[in-house]
Amino acid sequence: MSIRLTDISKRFGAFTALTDINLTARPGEFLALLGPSGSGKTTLLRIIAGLEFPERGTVHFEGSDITGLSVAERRIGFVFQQYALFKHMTVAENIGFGLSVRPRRERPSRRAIRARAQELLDLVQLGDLGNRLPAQLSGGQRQRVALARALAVDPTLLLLDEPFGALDAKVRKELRHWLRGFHDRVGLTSIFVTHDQGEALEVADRVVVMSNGAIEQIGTPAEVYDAPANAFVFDFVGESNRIPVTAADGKAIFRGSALDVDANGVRGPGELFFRPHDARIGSVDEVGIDAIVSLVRPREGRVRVESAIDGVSGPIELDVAPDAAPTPGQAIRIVPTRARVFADRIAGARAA
Ligand SMILES: Nc1ncnc2c1ncn2[C@@H]1O[C@H](COP(=O)(O)OP(=O)(O)OP(=O)(O)O)[C@@H](O)[C@H]1O
Repeated sequence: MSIRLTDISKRFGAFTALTDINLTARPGEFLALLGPSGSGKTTLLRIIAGLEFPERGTVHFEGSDITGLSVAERRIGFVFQQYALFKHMTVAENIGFGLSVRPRRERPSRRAIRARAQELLDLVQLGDLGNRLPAQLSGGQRQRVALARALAVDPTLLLLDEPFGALDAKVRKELRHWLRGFHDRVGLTSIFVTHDQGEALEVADRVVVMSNGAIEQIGTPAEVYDAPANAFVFDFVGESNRIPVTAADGKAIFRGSALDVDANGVRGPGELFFRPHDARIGSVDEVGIDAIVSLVRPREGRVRVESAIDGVSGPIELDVAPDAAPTPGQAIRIVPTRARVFADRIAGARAA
């Protein structure tokens, strides 16, 4: 199943929730919609599901225009947080629910529904738990039941809205690996919403980064992480430091010194972005950025150094080898080894 969204725009009253969204999911692809709260991810997922309709634009499934079709007419499975399991039904009844409410002519027999529910329970590896009530399951098991319920209608497209949102970090991690394997085994096309960049980078084939109702970048995890299209993506996907600079003669200039960083076509005020592992502590005769160490703590075999630059808000973070770790209060010179300059969008907007 391929999905193509063309020029989708959506308003709620005077508020524009989505603007000119163009997006294609290829058959078998696992796409993540990633963005901060309010960026329009859920609205976009609801439009794909047929729970919401756009003012402008079209939705195509496998080449046919289904923009006007209702949710019941689209063969989609979805796991949305607000569609919790029915508390008074057993796990098996929950899974079979979608089939049991079909019009009589299309409805499988009760025995066939039970068999299908068992098959799906086995698929999500909860084979023995069909007779339990949702309250008797762990959060992760409940999510897997919700997934089994979504699959009962034989969808070719699976939509998931923050499927692991309410779970603790460890279970979340286990379940996302499991979901990725599951997606591959079953051969679905899946789109999931998350505001957790780690989750998106770890499991998706491609990541769609959204902000303010628009798409900032679509790319593989490596593309959005290593080659962010703009300052927003750099900042949102992965950890980043940002320092105001000026760009002149093709270089980033910090307080009068030209750093060894290409200006990336920017002229005038800009911001320098780099990840904590893309800088080192240089010697006094190198060109760099002077800072004072505020905190040093071990982190996954490296040492995380937090430092402050006079007049720059927020700590600047570096990852260094344990034997190169400075001490709090020490003056250091930060030399970015891999950095990007973007035009200062906020300054640009103010000027406009
Ligand atoms: N039915 C509605 N009526 C009015 N405004 C709405 C409605 N649904 C969503 N919005 C607004 O549209 C914007 C996008 O909402 P949406 O739920 O799509 O964002 P999101 O990226 O999924 O956020 P979150 O991560 O917080 O769920 C928000 O500002 C929200 O308040």
